[in-house]
Amino acid sequence: MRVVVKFGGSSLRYDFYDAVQFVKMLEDENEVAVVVSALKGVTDKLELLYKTGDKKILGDILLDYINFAKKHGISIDAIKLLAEELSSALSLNFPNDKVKRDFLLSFGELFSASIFAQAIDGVLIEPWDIIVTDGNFGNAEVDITKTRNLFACVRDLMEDGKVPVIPGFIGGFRGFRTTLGRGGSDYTAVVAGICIKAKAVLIMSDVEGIYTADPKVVREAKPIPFVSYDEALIASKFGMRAIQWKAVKLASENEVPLLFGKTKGWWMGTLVSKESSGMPIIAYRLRDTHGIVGVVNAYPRVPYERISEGENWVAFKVPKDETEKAVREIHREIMEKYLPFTKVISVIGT
Ligand SMILES: Nc1ncnc2c1ncn2[C@@H]1O[C@H](COP(=O)(O)OP(=O)(O)O)[C@@H](O)[C@H]1O
Ligand SMILES: N[C@@H](CC(=O)OP(=O)(O)O)C(=O)O
Repeated sequence: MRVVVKFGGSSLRYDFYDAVQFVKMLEDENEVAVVVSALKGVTDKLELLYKTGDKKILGDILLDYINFAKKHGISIDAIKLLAEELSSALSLNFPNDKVKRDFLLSFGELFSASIFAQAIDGVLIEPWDIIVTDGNFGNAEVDITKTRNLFACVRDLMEDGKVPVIPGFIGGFRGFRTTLGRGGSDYTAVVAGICIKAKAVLIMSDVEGIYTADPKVVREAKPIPFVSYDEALIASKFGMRAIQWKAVKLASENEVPLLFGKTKGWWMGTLVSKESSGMPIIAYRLRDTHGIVGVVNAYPRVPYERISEGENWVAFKVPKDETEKAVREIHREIMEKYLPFTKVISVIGT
């Protein structure tokens, strides 16, 4: 079976050993392509480097990756080469600032992929050569038809028993590197899934799946076994961090199943496909002056202004500094009604 497995920035930073072992285990009986993000926090630092040009930030990023590689017994030679390239890019002339920004931001994923490829004895892929995007720097869209053709080299590698390691978040437009929007490694993983005809795309993170709300904000949040593409798309558009919305949209259009899991302990918790458990999902996003809380699969009675609604969702406007409190309140209100219902289902199921 062919699969893509994507590791987010938190998994790489905190659960690197589990990530490497997971790929080795999968490799035994499957053809695997790996997609990796930058170490958690690095893309924000690269953004700051782009804004300030402060070489001290470059030093911080480099030290972060060097310490990380050393901790895992990996040679730092490739990192040093990449760091030299990044350093000289600071004084290079680019056609405009957006092009420069994307070039600089691409280095987080490159450092990670170089380290991961060494750890699993895989093959590092240069994504700007094969992932063709439009010229919307900072939030580019992938041209799947062109990309699928160029992915022939990745498919060949896999047929030869090798594991391609693709830096997420990066594409190419007319010889320049583009980035695919924040959280864009998920999008890369789905693109790769389509182009290698994967049976599933595994999204590995620090939680085992999609929950009824961000488990870091709502302690009582429950994992959801089956989430439909439509539910995942609405929740991600409302700001659910578990996956980038462009990735869900592409997966839905191409019917690529997404399997969510926790890297530590290899715990798989949610399948995103056409099936749904019908459970609610609450997501939120902060705006300049207020917060927006989106609720999928439930219509709670709460004292907040309803600003929009659709067939299976509703959105509330809440005071900005009370957003997380509002999320907890809405979750409590929904689950009090919802939980008795799930108990009935589980009794019927026994
Ligand atoms: N409904 C939800 N279900 C699961 N995780 C969620 C949800 N809403 C927000 N999250 C957050 O998304 C995080 C994973 O996204 P992110 O931090 O970008 O991880 P990664 O480093 O794996 O890319 C989780 O740790 C969790 O706090
Ligand atoms: N590193 C990029 C891309 C990404 O997808 O990261 P993560 O998988 O850690 O959310 C970002 O921070 O936006």
